[in-house]
Amino acid sequence: MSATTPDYIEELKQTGDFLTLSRNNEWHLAAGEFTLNNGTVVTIHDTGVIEFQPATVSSKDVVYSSAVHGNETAPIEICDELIKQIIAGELLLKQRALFIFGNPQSINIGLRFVEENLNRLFNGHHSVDGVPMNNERTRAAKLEQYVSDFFSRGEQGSSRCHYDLHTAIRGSKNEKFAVYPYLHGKPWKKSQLQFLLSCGVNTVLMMKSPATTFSYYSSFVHDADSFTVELGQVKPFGENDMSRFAKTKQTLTALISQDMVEYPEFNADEFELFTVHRTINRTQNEFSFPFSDQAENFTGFAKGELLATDGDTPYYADVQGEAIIFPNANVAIGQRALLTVVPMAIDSNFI
Ligand SMILES: O=C(O)CCC(=O)N[C@@H](CCC(=O)O)C(=O)O
Ligand SMILES: [Zn+2]
Repeated sequence: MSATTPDYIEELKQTGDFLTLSRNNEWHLAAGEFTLNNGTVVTIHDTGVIEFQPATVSSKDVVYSSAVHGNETAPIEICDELIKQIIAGELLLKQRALFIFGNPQSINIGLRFVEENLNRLFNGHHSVDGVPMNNERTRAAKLEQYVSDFFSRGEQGSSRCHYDLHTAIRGSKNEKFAVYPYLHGKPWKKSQLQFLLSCGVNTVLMMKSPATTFSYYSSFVHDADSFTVELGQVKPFGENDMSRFAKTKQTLTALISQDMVEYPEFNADEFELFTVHRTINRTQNEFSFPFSDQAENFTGFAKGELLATDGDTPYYADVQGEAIIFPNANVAIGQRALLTVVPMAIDSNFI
């Protein structure tokens, strides 16, 4: 970090408005640091990347990211409010916390991404021989570095978690849901399901293979409890019914401001779990779905019904009730256009 104090620090202390500061500095912001009256050290690593180190010893290293897709505004509003409360001294932290607004320029243009989907570039996919770098590729590489650095400076033995907050493009039969990245055979944690339930998220999809997402990166590389969390449907700023996310905000707040959070006893009946049945990638220019843009995530199809057509290849539901998640015919060629899921039970793979 430079020895000089960046110009923006005084105003940030007054307003706490790190979101606007990040939006005004789309791809780069000089690093800076200051200390709150309660002893919390605030470190700005870059645009959209702000760390809070409480004065007391913490037992958790917590990452909250939003705006990995710039038009997914509800999570941005939640994180913006939390950051403002922390800087104002209204919320006293007990745990180290790193907040990330992933793609400030894409927030400004109100789109999912600028040139390339940031959430397809993690876990090293930002730097591929022969593929030119662009702002999103550079940003993915930097975000990995900030997360790495944050976790590496945590207390010995402290637990690591990362909640990457999104909203879905379509409506969803289950309004809020989480994606549990592939754990390479390690058990899923009931305590994490309890945390998600407390956020108002009772639906979880278990991935079966590695991914290029931010949550998979933190899970795989840093052994963090890490999730993509989908909070309702994409809406412009000001159009979100934030009362629908009150439990989420309360739970995210408690995690960083309490020494230890107790959740109610685990009850399998409270959850709807799904396992990914398959991923359908778009490989051809001609790619279509037989259902409308109004068809919601978790809509089930009868065995034998058409799910998608990729060029000349039709895909039919091959199990009764195969349900669609994230259908998007406009993805870049080679990328995931649809996930399908089937229900699963809680078994001995959960601890
Ligand atoms: O609604 C959609 O089509 C996409 C919403 C979204 O951005 N979802 C994430 C999920 C990441 C994961 O699979 O963990 C994404 O597509 O990047
Ligand atoms: Zn998203």
